[in-house]
Formats: sequence, structure tokens, C-alpha cells
Amino acid sequence: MTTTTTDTPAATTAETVLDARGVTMRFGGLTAVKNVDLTVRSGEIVGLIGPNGAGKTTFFNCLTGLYIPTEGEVRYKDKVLPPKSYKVTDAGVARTFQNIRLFNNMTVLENVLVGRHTRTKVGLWAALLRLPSFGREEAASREKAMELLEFIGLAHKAEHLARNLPYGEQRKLEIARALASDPGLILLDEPTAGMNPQETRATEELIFAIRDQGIAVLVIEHDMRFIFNLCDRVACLVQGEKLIEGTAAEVQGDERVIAAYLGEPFEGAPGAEEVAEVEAAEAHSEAAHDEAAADAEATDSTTSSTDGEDR
Ligand SMILES: Nc1ncnc2c1ncn2[C@@H]1O[C@H](COP(=O)(O)OP(=O)(O)OP(=O)(O)O)[C@@H](O)[C@H]1O
Repeated sequence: MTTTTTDTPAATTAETVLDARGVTMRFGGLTAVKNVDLTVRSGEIVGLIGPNGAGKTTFFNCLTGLYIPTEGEVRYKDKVLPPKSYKVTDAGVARTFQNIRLFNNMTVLENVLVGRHTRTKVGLWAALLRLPSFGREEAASREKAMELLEFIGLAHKAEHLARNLPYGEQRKLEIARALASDPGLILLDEPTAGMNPQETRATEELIFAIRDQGIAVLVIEHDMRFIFNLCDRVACLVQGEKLIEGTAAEVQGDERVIAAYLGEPFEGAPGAEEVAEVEAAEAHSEAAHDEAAADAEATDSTTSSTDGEDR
């Protein structure tokens, strides 16, 4: 397996924000992610692609404390991330999910405020007794949440219930909620799933704007045009292993990536050896079957001619 890593001059001098090394995740006998290394540097947008079931979401779950990797280590700004999702958020890594997870019966503003809670400092008693410190903190949180809603273009819907937003806006709201925790890195799991081309284009602009605010981005997507337009670097997972990592042009033109998406086996692909073994075994058993059938036919014809002689 060949892995290409191309560094732009800016990327090589930038700080490493995420450093995942040798991440492996097994579920019983299934290895969903196998020995994957991936870095994301400040100022970068990195894409993670791969066919269905390649292990992309499992890898995200390993990065964000939802899963404890069977092997490997994940560091954020040089510190090993704790294996608890709220602590990962606290450390500065936020994420969105493939299936939207909003609080549907809360308003748009309240949803963003929920995302803000990791950054609020007042204690339980101050909140329950509504002490002045709580009031000040709450006002600051609301101001920040409204700024975020301005940023994503939903300030005019702050008091709407989340469930009443159109699908594309719900996805945006998820991003705003993730941003509310003031992350240094945001992980987006299929942010344009189910979007029309205009919404997809707007999401692309939003992600560029997030990057311009100094937040590094790691994004999973199946929309190749979107990913190759957006990303500084792209890594492709196939059957849990990183097949290639490089610039959009390098990954886009790699015939193994094309073959992986078209579902064709290709030389050197992860799992190719197993596929070759199965194919060889099948060919062998077919040949044995043909041989046995030919033998049986020969025996039959000998028997029938003998039978004829007997009569
Ligand atoms: N909790 C789990 N228990 C057992 N197997 C799992 C679990 N989560 C994922 N898997 C398996 O791990 C493999 C990778 O799944 P994963 O969802 O990470 O792939 P993916 O690349 O994100 O796919 P998609 O693009 O379809 O979302 C699949 O075979 C899946 O069935």
C-alpha cells in the first residue's frame, strides 16, 4: 500500500492540532479501523473519504472519545485526549454527527446555548439562585450565541423551534452549536448529506469562513466535488485502512481510489490478498467440481455402454 503525503509550505510550518497515531478499532472479530495515522494542522481543512463502511465515522468516534480505540493514541495540541466525549469537547475538539442531533423542541438560540455550556464557569448554586454572576455569564453566553447565529445566517430565526427549520438550516445549526464550545478543531460528519446544490455551496463557504477564523477542520463527505474543492489535503480509507493521503489532485487521480469507489478490486488494496485467496480457492473448487463432473460423465457412458452390452 502506498501512502502519499504532500505538505504545502504553509502546512509544514503550521502547528499540529490533531495527531492520531496507529488508531485501530475492533468490534469483536471486525477491524473497522486499522492502524490509521492522521494529522490536521492549524489553518487546514482536511477531508476524509472512503466507500460506505470504510470506517470513517468509527475513526471520528475514536477521535472524539465516543469510542476508546483498541490501539493507538490521539493527541490534540500535544496532549493525549481523554476517553470521554465531554472532556474532548472541553479540550477544544467539537463535532457534528451524520444524523442530525438537535434538541427539536428547543429554540434555535437555546440549541446554541447548550453547546456553550462547556465554556460557562458559574456553579450550580449560582445558576439555581440566579446570582448576579450567573446573570452576567448568561448574558455573555447569549451574546456569543447570537454572534454565532449571525455568522451562520440564522439570527433571524433565533426564537424558532429547531424542529421547524428546513433540513439545510438544521445542519447549519448543528455546526453553530459545535462552534459554541470555542473549538480549535471541528470534525464534520457528512455536513452536506441531503442538501441541494445551493445549500452545499453555502456550506462550502461556511466551512471556509470557519477555517478563516482559525479553526482547523476535518470533514467526512461522500460528495467528491465538494471535498476536492474544499480540502487542502484528503485521506482515503478503504476497509479501515488509509489507502492514500495527499492533495485533492493526487487523491482524485489515484486509480485505486477510483477503483475503491467503483467497487473493483485492485492490486495492493487493503484486503486484496484475502480477496485473491478467496478467488483462488473458488477457482480451485470450480476446477475440482468440473473434473469430478467429467469423471462422472465418463463413468456414466462406460456404464451405459456396458449396460448395452449386457442386454
Ligand atoms: N458499534 C459498532 N459495533 C460493531 N460494528 C460496528 C460498529 N460501528 C461500526 N461498525 C462497523 O464498522 C465498519 C465501519 O463502519 P463506519 O460506520 O465507521 O463506516 P463509514 O465509512 O463511516 O460508512 P458510511 O460512509 O456508510 O457512513 C462497518 O462494517 C460497520 O458495520
